[in-house]
Amino acid sequence: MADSSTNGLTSLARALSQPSLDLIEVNDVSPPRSLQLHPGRRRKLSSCNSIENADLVTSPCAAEARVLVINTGGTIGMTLHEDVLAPQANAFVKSLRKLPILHDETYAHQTRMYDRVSIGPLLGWTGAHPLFPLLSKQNKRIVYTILEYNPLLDSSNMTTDDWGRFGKDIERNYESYDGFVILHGTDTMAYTASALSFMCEHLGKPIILTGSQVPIYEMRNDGRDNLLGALLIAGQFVIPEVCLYFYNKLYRGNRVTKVDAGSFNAFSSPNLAPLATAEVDITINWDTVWRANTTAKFQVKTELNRNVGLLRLFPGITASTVKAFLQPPMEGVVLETYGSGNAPDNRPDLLEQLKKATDAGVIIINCTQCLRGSVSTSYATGKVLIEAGLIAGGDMTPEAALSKLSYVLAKKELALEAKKKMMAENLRGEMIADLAGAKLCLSDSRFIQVIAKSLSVSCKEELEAIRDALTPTLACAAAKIGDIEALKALKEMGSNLCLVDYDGRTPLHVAACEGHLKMVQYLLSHGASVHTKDRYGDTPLCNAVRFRHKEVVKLLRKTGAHFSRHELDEAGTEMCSLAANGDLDGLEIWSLAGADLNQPGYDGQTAIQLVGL
Ligand SMILES: NC(=O)C[C@H](N)C(=O)O
Repeated sequence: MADSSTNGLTSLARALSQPSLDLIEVNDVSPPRSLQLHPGRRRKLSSCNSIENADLVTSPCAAEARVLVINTGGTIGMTLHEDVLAPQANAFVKSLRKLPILHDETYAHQTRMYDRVSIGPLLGWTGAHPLFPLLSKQNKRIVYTILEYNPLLDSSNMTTDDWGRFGKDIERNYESYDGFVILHGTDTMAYTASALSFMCEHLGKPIILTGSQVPIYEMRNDGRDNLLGALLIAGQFVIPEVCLYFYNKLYRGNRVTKVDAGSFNAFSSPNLAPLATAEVDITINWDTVWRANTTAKFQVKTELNRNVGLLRLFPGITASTVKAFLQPPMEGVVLETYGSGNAPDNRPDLLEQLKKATDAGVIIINCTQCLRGSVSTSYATGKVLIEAGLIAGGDMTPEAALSKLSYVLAKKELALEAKKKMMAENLRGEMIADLAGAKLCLSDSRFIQVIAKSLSVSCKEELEAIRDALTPTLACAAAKIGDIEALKALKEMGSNLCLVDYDGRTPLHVAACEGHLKMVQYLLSHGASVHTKDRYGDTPLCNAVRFRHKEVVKLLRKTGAHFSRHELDEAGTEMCSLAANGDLDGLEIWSLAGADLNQPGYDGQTAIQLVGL
């Protein structure tokens, strides 16, 4: 009888139009640089020990995706020894070969046969090969290679050196694979995922960490589902992020934390919705996917500073504990504070130690102890930490903040101030930076999406509703600063730039007030109306007149703008007042805008009479 997890696997596979999987195994060996693989080329790795099939095969078939699986250890491949779970070398691949859903023996055989036959002509070969089975587009085949480390580790034994090794192995094999899966213990997986997200600069392919709570050899286990889901996503979707896949969800790696030691649902991403969910369909939340937005090449930075630490505040913590913790060689600390980033403001002894450390160049990041939420300065108890020189960690997890510190502090080329600045910036989607302090970049079209995410909006209709609600305000804000790029970004999202804000004002009103001629031109050529009146009955033309932007007035007039009736009613009095002050420039603009200088004011006098023209 099929167990329930097998049923889960079956539906997952069906959801992806039944892609099939093939496994090739490599033990604890990474091809050196000179052995980098090219399409259609096979290399024998002579230094492999205890390897059954030590061939790395790159397939030229378009319907194939290649995934490199790095097995670092963790429960997924553990067995029981003397009543405790521990990793066991070479056991994992053997058991995978017995799972048809994870290994298509027929195809594996054909692949190897193809290689044997074609080894000579294969060098430099790029086209399809007759011995390769032709697969339909729906039948995408994911060929994965397992690189098993020696020794395999319980993730509690991992250090920063291990992270560097993972990164370098991916870097070496980067061009040969479409995606990467790292099998890893769950205990420190969030730390590794966070660290790799920073270490992997300009990433363009998916790197997915996964593992399990129960070994894959056991009848009821989560390892098969997790591995299958990670493989299918890594092989089929170009999600250029370091992610973590667990219990049918793909998360951004630097947003997760392990929250449950006894559940299959072991991870949570409290401040960011999953990047993908694997249910009947695998749904990728493309709006949330982080992109490097770079023209630079992928590289892995393995330099990490280990003089960093996590310090959790608790009521009654002594100043001497804090002092001891902050002593050299400590260079960076994540202070886990209460609630929205608070610490006692009635403890000058404590605050003094923090201030002394930041003055001495220790970077201290303020992160909340809460699972969800962000640090802010809403309380006096939060503000004192800013005064003590701490940097707000936004909504970063402590794992992300710590590994970011480690990565940033290792950048020897940067001065302390630059490192601090980097810590406050959002580098890989690990935080929503402090919007109050930061200059809001409206041209970042992710802005609305970020807001939608924080409101837990997921469906298209809701997203559109949020967009329509926010567009007028954002467009007006963009118009105020003359940011045409921001308006373009809003337009690309399908926003209507003619929508009015809560005061009935359009971006054209605002741009006219500010005198942004190019912005006015852009708006007019993208459907803005010169006739829209705000809640005060004012037109963009009248706004431009009041703020004396002659060129804008001319352009609006050319486009057919005219005063509204209400504006005309008031024009006589306004012009008389200008005339009384001898303000000829003011009068000239009213005249340019089409006002009649002979129009009487409230007392029957005209501007012409008043200036004695
Ligand atoms: N579920 C697991 O993988 C826990 C294990 N102790 C590890 O982190 O390696």
